[in-house]
Amino acid sequence: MFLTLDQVSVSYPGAPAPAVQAVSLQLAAGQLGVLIGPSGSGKTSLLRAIAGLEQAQGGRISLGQVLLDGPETRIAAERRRIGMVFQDFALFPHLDIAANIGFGLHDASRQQRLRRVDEMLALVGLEGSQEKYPHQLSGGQQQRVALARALAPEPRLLLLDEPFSSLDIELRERLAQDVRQILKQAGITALMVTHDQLEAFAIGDVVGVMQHGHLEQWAAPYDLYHRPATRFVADFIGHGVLLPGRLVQHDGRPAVATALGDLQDVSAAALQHIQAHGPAPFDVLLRADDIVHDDASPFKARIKRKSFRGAEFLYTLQLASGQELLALVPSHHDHAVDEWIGIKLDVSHVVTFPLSIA
Ligand SMILES: Nc1ncnc2c1ncn2[C@@H]1O[C@H](COP(=O)(O)OP(=O)(O)OP(=O)(O)O)[C@@H](O)[C@H]1O
Repeated sequence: MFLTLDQVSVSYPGAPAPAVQAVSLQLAAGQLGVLIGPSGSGKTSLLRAIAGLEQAQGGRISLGQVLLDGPETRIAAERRRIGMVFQDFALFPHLDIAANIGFGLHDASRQQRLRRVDEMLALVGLEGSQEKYPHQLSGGQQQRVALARALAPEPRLLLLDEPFSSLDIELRERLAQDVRQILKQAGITALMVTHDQLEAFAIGDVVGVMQHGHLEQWAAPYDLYHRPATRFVADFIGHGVLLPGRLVQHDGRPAVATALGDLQDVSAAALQHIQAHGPAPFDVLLRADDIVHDDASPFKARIKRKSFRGAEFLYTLQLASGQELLALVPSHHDHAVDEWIGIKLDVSHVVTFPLSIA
């Protein structure tokens, strides 16, 4: 692994609890990692510890074969060869784009510097912008220049802290895709912080969810969505509700009984997880895409709210018991609020949690 964090903790003087608590994660060379989590969960503090701007009070941080931070070692921030892009991405307004990008290339000759600036502008798709000034570029273009500036000195690792948060939503979505492509093309290993789940999924090979300084899960986006490790992750990532379930036998095979029928394809791993809860009932996670509209189904739900999302409607449904559910339904099925529709389950991964003791 290229970047390795082993039990890293960060505390601020006088704070009641550590901002980062025993976080371990790994990134392979060339991988893009993303940290998401609520405000104050410790994402920025972790990034700053990796950069060397904050001292880790416990644990180890290694990059390649080099121990950056450990019990007896501490390499200064400026010697870590780590690039950073922050949310305000302040470019120097009085310097042209070439000078902005070449700013960190202290040891290069003028010719090397110009060549590197050209390469970086080509990488971010802004060829020919050398002599422009930041105010002549759009927000998205300025952010690309900030990326080019961070990549120019060939950092071993790039850290990005909410790099798109000052841009409007449409631009953010487009730029997220572009940035992933640029970073992959540059072969750089990067770790980014964002608030935005879609952005995390668009960019990350691996995504981590933080809460109260803990890393709750560090996994591929698909696994995070379909196999959330904790209730918090299940709730934080995507639309989901929890429905009571219990283990039953269906034609001699284990199944999970719910108010919407039995789930029959229970994997061995899910079964093991359920059995570890003991014989008690448990909660089953149902995502909006696990619930399918089917007029022939005996299970009916009332449409409580609906929101149009282009290709789909996100319906908030209510069962006769009062239990609410979410369902994504193709938008050619346009039903009215208060209408009762047939629904059935189409769950590919059964995810369960022990009942919480309220
Ligand atoms: N310099 C500091 N001194 C004292 N406490 C700090 C400092 N920086 C952050 N904290 C505290 O550490 C905790 C984690 O903050 P951090 O900024 O790392 O979270 P975050 O997840 O990045 O939040 P956000 O998404 O709002 O940026 C918070 O409780 C915060 O108040």
